[in-house]
Amino acid sequence: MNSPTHTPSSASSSSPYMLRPPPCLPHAARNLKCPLPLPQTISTLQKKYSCFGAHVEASFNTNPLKNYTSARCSPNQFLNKQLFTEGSLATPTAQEFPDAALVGDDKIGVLLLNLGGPETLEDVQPFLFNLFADPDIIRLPRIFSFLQKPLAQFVSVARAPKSKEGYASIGGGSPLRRMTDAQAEELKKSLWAKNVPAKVYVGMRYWHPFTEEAIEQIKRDGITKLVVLPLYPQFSISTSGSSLRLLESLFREDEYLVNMQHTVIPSWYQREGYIKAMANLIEKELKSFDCPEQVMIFFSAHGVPLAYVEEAGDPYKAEMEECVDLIMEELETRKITNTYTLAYQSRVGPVEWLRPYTDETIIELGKKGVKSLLAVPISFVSEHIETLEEIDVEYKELALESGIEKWGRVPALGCEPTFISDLADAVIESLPYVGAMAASSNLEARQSLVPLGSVEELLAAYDSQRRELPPPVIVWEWGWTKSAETWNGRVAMLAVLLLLFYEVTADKGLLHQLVIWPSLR
Ligand SMILES: C=CC1=C(C)c2cc3[nH]c(cc4nc(cc5[nH]c(cc1n2)c(C)c5CCC(=O)O)C(CCC(=O)O)=C4C)c(C)c3C=C
Ligand SMILES: [Fe+2]
Repeated sequence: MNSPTHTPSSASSSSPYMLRPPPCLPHAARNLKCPLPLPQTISTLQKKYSCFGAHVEASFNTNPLKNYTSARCSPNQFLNKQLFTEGSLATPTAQEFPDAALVGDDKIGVLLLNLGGPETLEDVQPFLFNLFADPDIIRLPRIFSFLQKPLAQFVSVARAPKSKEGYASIGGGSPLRRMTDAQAEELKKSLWAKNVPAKVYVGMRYWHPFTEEAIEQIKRDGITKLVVLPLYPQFSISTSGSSLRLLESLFREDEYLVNMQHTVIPSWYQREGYIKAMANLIEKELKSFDCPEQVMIFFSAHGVPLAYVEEAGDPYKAEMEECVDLIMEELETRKITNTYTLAYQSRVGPVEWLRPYTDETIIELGKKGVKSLLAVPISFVSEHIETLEEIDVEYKELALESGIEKWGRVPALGCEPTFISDLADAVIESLPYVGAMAASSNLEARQSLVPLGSVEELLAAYDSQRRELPPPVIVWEWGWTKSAETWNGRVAMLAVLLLLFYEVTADKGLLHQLVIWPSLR
């Protein structure tokens, strides 16, 4: 793709953004004074705009599946000029700004969103409680929503022993916090090296440091412009969507946050740097096999319940497939034309999840005579329990039992320099589009030049109705066939709900007797 350029003009001094923002969504596009087309196909448009005297040339990627338009630009030059030529700052260095991420009058923050994981075995049950108490993980019918927490308590207590075993086998806790902190530190360094002195925060959804803690720190630091960057390459309602929902509620409740300008990078699997970094890892790992060209590349993504995609419109599957295609295209340019496949792992409970399943696919490949597999975890950028235990131990064992002789696994991206540098570029490219939350009372914000209410709009685009979905998690399973399991699970789910309903209303019952539930008396 050509690298478009922005040519700032004198119009910039009063308005920080000369580029009419190609925002995330059609809604915002409608507000643009320089009209942006919304083509019906995935495409890249090279466009020249003349806005408020500023001549802008940018390329816009539009993806009808995601219903948003994103811009690729070469903003470094643009930003440096924009942000640093007004006399207030001249290309600062880390030493010059030890404590503040200042650009002009703005303090820039980047909020990395991630899942979080238990750091000790004692953390496992409360971590699971937080996860199952999330309506984006277990979505109960609205009339049962008051049962969300009791159900989360029940399910987390029931699942904890199995989960604990897993965490015990990888050293007694998740490496996620350590790895995400390291990524935050490297991202900060990369941003500063690119002349964007930003502070980087980590906000986890289900464990420390919680998103709420990060937000408090952001307020204490007086951040005025925030880029929200979920650390999931592909968007899912259950991951990035859930974190954005939480942010939405925090933003709504707080006057400081309502007025803080922000933008969200909802997914970034299609970025060149990320694709190249993944291809680098695969290329390197292939070389460890005796006959690299005979190895099947096995992309294994974390699954989501099928209903998320088919009923709630989760773009996760489409993004995942596109991501795999892009990586394979990149490998092809390097003359690597191995066979490949994509499957989904880590399903929980008896409902249907995205297919094909990783375990079933491994068995089938073994039957078909595949002898060498290279597993590529694709939905997450850190090592975690599902790479270290599920892939490295369970799937490897299954593969060897199924007749596969050679097994390899690509490491998670972690702090790989191409990847971190690309994340920094993604942040920088998003800065011109940092907008203000659309609050009905915030007239000034609504009239500002930049797109408004990004978190809100993204949620509206991806999961507007928040439809009820079959809960993905159940505490027990029985039955011999998948379909029987599904129905058994649904019946069991209903039974659990009725049981909990009885416990809550009667303040007595099985859970009270087992002292899992505190009596109100
Ligand atoms: C893109 C990644 C992920 C998606 C999509 C996702 C959906 C999803 N997960 C569960 C249930 C559990 N997930 C658990 C751990 C876990 N999940 C992800 C990523 C995605 N989840 C990660 C990286 C981790 C591991 C964190 C760590 O500690 O290292 C767990 C706990 C572990 C276990 O008991 O197996 C559960 C449970 C559901 C139901 C779901 C979609 C609805
Ligand atoms: Fe998960």
